[in-house]
Amino acid sequence: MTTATLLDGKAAAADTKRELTERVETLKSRGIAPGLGTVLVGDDPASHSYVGGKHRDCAQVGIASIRVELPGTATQADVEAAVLKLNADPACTGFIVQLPLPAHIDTHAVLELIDPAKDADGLHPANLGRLVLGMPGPLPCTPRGIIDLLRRNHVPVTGQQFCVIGCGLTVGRPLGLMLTRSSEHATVTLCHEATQDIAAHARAADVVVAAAGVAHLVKPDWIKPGATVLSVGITRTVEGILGDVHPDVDQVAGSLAPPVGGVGPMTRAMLLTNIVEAAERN
Ligand SMILES: Nc1nc2c(c(=O)[nH]1)N[C@@H](CN(C=O)c1ccc(C(=O)N[C@@H](CCC(=O)O)C(=O)O)cc1)CN2
Repeated sequence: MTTATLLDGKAAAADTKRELTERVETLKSRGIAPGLGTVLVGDDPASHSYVGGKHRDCAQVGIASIRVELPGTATQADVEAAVLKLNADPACTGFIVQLPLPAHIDTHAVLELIDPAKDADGLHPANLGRLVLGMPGPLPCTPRGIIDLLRRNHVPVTGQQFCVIGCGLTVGRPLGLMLTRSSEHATVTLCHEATQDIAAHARAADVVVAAAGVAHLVKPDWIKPGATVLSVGITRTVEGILGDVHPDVDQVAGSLAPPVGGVGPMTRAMLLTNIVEAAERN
């Protein structure tokens, strides 16, 4: 049996960051200093680790960064005030609110308050609307990272059959929109918890993207031999991180993005790309 080719997100992110470093230098030589802001509410260790990584990335490519942290007891008004402050801060050229927010916070109201011109995640309703309409704008980082990782590894997208498992705000739903744009023109089946026989949809696909947050959901017999598989969702257990894709899928797939070192580093690299592109546009 063969082992799938690794879709190496760490290597692709390193290449992206090298390219961005040059673009940041050019911006600075024109007197433009890009700056990323992050708003983090609460003490979820994973969110802290992701945000820490985003600030380390900024330092690597020469982007300034502004870190706002609020306690888990922060009110809706506290979170909204932090957003308004970054909207008004000229040193912050783009920012994100790390998700998920605590359950007592109205996430959509917070996202809607972000200045769409500073929305580094592409999750403001106006920017999601621009995506639906095919207008230029910031793109959600994980779907953008998935498509970039496929392109950098010469995995065909146009005309291919995709099965996307999970239709959340940050991955599955915007990925479906992006893959069906005329620049990608893939055919997409978007599966969710009420989908009957997800395995049958997966078996018909050239590319399977698992972003459901259910450990080892995707089994080897769900995969067409030679298909491309991306394990995006993760579950943290005492034994470590488990991906949505069972490890034995490695024996059936042609290419595989693992749950660690696959799409995650590309999510971060695409955030930097959104920041640099916004600075270049403005
Ligand atoms: N405002 C946002 N919140 C969240 C987003 C998002 O795009 N915008 N996506 C996810 C989490 N995420 C980004 O914030 C993210 C996930 C994973 C990684 C990453 O580098 N993962 C590492 C593994 C790190 C680990 O040990 O957990 C890897 O894959 O190698 C970065 C960012 C939810 N929230």
